[in-house]
Parts: sequence; structure tokens; C-alpha cells
Amino acid sequence: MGLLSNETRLTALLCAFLAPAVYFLLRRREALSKRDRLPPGPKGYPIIGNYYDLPAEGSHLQYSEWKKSYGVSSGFPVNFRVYPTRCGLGWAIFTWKYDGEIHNRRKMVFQSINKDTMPHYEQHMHKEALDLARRILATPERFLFLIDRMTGTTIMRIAYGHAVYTEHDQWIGLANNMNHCFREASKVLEARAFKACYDSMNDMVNLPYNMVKKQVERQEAAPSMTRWLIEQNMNPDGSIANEHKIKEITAESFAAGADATEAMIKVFVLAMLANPDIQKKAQAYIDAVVADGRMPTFSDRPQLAYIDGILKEIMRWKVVAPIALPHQLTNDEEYNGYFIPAGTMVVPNSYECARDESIFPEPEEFRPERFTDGVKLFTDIVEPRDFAFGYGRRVCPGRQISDSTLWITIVTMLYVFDIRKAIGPDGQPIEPDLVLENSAAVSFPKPFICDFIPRSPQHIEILNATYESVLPSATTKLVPNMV
Ligand code: HEM
Repeated sequence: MGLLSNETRLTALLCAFLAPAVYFLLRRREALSKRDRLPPGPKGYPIIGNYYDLPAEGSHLQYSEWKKSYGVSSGFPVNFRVYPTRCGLGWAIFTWKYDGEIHNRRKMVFQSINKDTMPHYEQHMHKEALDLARRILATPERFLFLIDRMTGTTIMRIAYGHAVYTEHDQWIGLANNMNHCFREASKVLEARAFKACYDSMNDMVNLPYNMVKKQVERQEAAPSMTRWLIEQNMNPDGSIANEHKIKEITAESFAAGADATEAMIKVFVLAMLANPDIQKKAQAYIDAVVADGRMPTFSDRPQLAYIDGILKEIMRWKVVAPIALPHQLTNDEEYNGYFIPAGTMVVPNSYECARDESIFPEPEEFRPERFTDGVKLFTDIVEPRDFAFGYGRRVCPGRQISDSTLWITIVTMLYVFDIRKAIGPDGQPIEPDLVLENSAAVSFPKPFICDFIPRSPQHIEILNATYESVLPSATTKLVPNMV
């Protein structure tokens, strides 16, 4: 006779059959209830999800429309599922999926951008901002090109300590070729373009790095991200650990940083054209701080809250990276009562954040007063940097560099110039188009013209003298093909 009664055996048998069934029913109910709780949105297709719903350009506008039409009240736009996300393009980490390797590389970027290194970078930025003003003075009609050039030369100095004087600089040429490849990524699949892009990315990674390495050996390297990383990774026997990572990180700074910084400086010019009163107000604040006949510098920043107000408003008014970069959930998430399964691609709509009327009334208006009364910056309003530079673990690691570059450029331009609408042949001011041109990642102002009028001969004299005094070891002469 067994130890169990017949009744107990029957119960055990029933349990053995029923338990999995109950388990699967519960799981199915849970799955169904989760499916009911997916955020609403375009239906999509099996496997490819919403791939065909993705607009090629201006996707932030489409997402904002969906947010309205699907009636989602939270910041999360719509149910949006396309599984493959950052798929990895060469060494460019912004195209990689998050993992331990990215974590380490981002850490290295932060090691080279910190409170000890920033003062050195700020000197570079200052020199480049002054250089831009001098070049605009010489050929104002080329200001769009000169802004483009200046964002490249600033990053060259920060990444490699390399000062660019001519328009035919070898490293700038390499970096521009590489950026062209990122912008035209789809065309890179053509065999010839692929080879050219492969070569230019390789050169960009290796050549400037090798130059700095030699300078470090000779102890004559200027301060730069590359120099710092080489020094921090130098083994006692003189070999360099993580060499390929250092090369790739610094090359990437150019790919990731130049376009967005350029777009923002151009947005600043547009904002000044459209708002002459704000320009005048900003100049009055600057003049009060530098009444002793000098130009503003970084040390004046705490006294120039209005310039920071302008900077914040530029980041909000025209978000140049309107959908940052796509993220992908590694785990199931609950958000505002919605269920969002692991693997979902989440496209942040930063443009929509900037247009939230409950936070930023009349969002189309350019209004630095949202953020400052001219004396202090308000702390009880959403910070545009929290959406302009992306999110979470992938937030832009170059934001401190861009922030300082933008500030010193804006304050320098406002000190030297009155930025005015150009006058057309009919004698009327030419109105600039304030709508940005959308592209894959960064939106730019459409080409426009305007006048840069020096505020006085004395402002020019002070500009030239200041240029000579900042980083005086650099070449101070205008070389023939400089402008
Ligand atoms: C105004 C200028 C800039 C803007 C608006 C900007 C914005 C952004 C945004 C929106 C992202 C995506 C963040 C996300 O995935 O959520 C990003 C990523 C990145 N940015 Fe910037 N950026 C700027 C300048 C720079 C500069 C100067 C550097 C380098 C020195 C830089 C380096 C990077 C890198 C390496 C990434 C990829 C990070 C990753 O995928 O983990 N950026 N940036």
C-alpha cells in the first residue's frame, strides 16, 4: 500500500495537469492586459512594426501630429514599434547599441572633458570665437561658411590641439569627408562611395592621432582631448593602453559635435534678425559689464544672465536635434499606465517638449525672459538642455563643450556687431525664413543673408587686441587664403 490515499493521488494528478494550464491562462491574460495597455498609435505590421510609418524627414512633426490624433496626453507620443535600432556603423558609438564597451568609451570622453581640462578648452573656444568675428569683418557675405568652418576648427583644437589657419587644412578636409559619409549614410552602400568613406574614416581616426602622439613624445603637444587621454593611458614602459579607443573617441567628437553646434550658431543669428529689441537689450547688458573698454570673457558669465537666457531660448526655440537619437528598451517598462515591452524603439520628440504651451506659452515667440530677469536665471522652469542634448545613458557627452562654445560665440558676436536684416533691391528689409530645413539628425536654418555692421571702430580695435592676447602663441597674422 502506498503512503497516499486515492483521494490525495487524484488531487495531485489534477494539480499536475491543471497547474501549467492555469499558469498559461494567467500569462495569456497578463499578456492581453499588457497589450491593451500599449500606448495608442498607428497599427503597424507584423515583424516590421511601424517601419513604413516612419517619415524620411521632419519626423518630429509627424510624431507631434500622432500625439494629437491619438489623444495621448503624456510626453510619450504614440505606440511605436520598430525593433532594430542603433545598428553600429564602424567606430561611431552613437550608432551602437548600449553595452559595457559604450559605457567605457563614454567614461573616457568624460575623463577628457572635466573641470581641469575645461579652462584649456575654453581658451581654444575663445580664440576661435574671436577669429570668427575677425573673419566676418573681412568677408561678411560669407558668414554662413565661416560659422561652418569655425565649429570645425574649434573641435579640431579641442580634440587634437590643432590650430587651423587656412581654408585647405588637411585635418578639416578629412573631417568634412567623414561627416559627409555620415550624412549620406544610405549612399555609402554604393561600392565606390563605400571605399572612399572607409578610407576617409580610417584616415580621420589615425592621422591626427599619430600627429598628437608624436607631439606628446616630444613634449610639445598643446592641451587637447587626445593629449589627455594619451597621458592618462600611458603605461610605465611608454606604451599606450586603449589606443584604438582613444583614436576613435576623438575622431567621433567631430562627427557628433560639429553639425549641431553650427546649426545652433546659425539659429542665434536668425533669432537676432527676427528680434532686434532683444539684440539691443543683450548688448546693453554686455556694455554695462565691460564698461572698462574690453571684450566679455568667460569670467563675465555669472554677470551676464541675459546671454544665458538667450542661449537657453535658442536651444528651445529651434531644437536642432528634434528627435535626438532613437533609444531601445532593454526591459519591459511601465510609463504613465502604459506598458512598453522590451525591444521597443523609443523616439524622443524633443521638439514637442520645447512646444509644450503649459510650460512655454506662445512657443513660437523668441523670449529669453522665460529664463531670466537679466540679473539671475530662473530655477523653476524646465531646462532646455534637458531635452536639447538627448536623454539618459546616451545623453550627449559633449554638452559642456557645446554650451561653452555657444556662449562665448554669442557674446563675442553681440559685442562686435549689430546683426541686421539685409536690404533688398526694392529698399525693403529681406525677411529670413525662420523654418528649419529638416534632415536625418540635425535641422539647419535654410541659407539666408544678413548684414553684420561693426558697432564702432573702437569695437574693432578692441577685438583685434583681444585676439592677439588670447593664446598668444598662435599665429596672429591673417594668411592670404585665410578668409
Ligand atoms: C549644440 C551642440 C550639440 C547638440 C545639440 C548635441 C546633441 C546630441 C544629441 C541629441 C545626442 C543624442 C543623445 C541621445 O541618444 O539621447 C548626442 C549624442 C552625442 N553627442 Fe552631442 N550634441 C552637440 C555637440 C556635441 C559635441 C561638441 C560633442 C563632442 C565633443 C558631442 C558628442 C556626442 C556623442 C559622442 C554622442 C553619442 C553618445 C552615445 O551615443 O552614447 N556632441 N548629441
